[in-house]
Amino acid sequence: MSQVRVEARALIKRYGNLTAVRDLEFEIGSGEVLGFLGPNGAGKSTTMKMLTGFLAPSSGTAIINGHDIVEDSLAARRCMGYLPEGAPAYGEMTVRAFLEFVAGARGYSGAEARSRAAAALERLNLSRVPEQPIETLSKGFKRRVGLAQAILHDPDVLILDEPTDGLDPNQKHEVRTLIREMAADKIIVISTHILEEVAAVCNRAMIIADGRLLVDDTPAGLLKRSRYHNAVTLEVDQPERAASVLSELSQARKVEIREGEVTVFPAEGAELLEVVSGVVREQGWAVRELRLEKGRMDEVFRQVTQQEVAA
Ligand SMILES: Nc1ncnc2c1ncn2[C@@H]1O[C@H](COP(=O)(O)OP(=O)(O)OP(=O)(O)O)[C@@H](O)[C@H]1O
Repeated sequence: MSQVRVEARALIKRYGNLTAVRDLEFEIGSGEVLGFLGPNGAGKSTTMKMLTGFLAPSSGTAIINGHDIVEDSLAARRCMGYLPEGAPAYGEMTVRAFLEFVAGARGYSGAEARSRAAAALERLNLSRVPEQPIETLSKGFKRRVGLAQAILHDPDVLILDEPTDGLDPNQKHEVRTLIREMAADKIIVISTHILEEVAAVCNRAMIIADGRLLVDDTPAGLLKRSRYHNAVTLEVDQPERAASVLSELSQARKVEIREGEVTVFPAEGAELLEVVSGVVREQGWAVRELRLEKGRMDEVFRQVTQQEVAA
């Protein structure tokens, strides 16, 4: 099977005087689940709409499996499934009628259209509500109908704008599992405000702010940028005393107390876990929790996006 590819080439979108997306360039290959992160108004949805051909770029283009989204939109759109923001249109249609209608629009007819719709219903756990009008469904179910129409034709490329928005924790878990199951031979691009979602489902992450690509890395790579990466945090009875002892360690660059927890930051290249555990044993401290920090995604996000605001 040939490799699936998506390329954004110098994508720019202007709305009047506002430049929402500034010269975005990237390539994505099959097996990649790419998370778009960014503050409100960063340009995530606008980028997704351009990739899927729903919005014409002001300049630049995207190439989907060799098809130019501007020049050869139909062929490019055929290999893609798209979950836009919000609820599906056609609220008065029942779930089944809507999915059969989408199957028809995707070129299937008769028994094949019905079986595609039925399979998508099943996959998204919609079998309890097939005859219910979409507008009468809860937000979470509407989102699942949107996902069902996006995957109905088993596209090579899935572009999902906040796929777990409005879902309860069980539904979020189901959708993340579904994304992981589908990921192996596809390209999946998701946008999200939920930073843990990136670690849970993505193997690549881009942080976008003010229409610019600021970071393109793996989730683990993002965590390495956190000042908490490889720090050791402990919850201990007398935090001030513990902090004072720990700050004497040659392996410690800095010690902080925050909300009753003591965090020791490593000196360049130092490994702290063993050393700090040793001190705890020596001193006989009552420790409720001691953990090695992987890094904090929310802190990296703030660091990256606020630098941009300050620049
Ligand atoms: N149709 C439009 N006309 C004018 N401005 C628009 C339009 N659509 C989006 N914008 C503006 O473009 C910028 C980028 O919007 P976009 O929706 O792409 O951001 P986003 O990163 O998806 O935000 P959110 O996380 O809030 O969904 C914002 O400033 C927004 O107000």
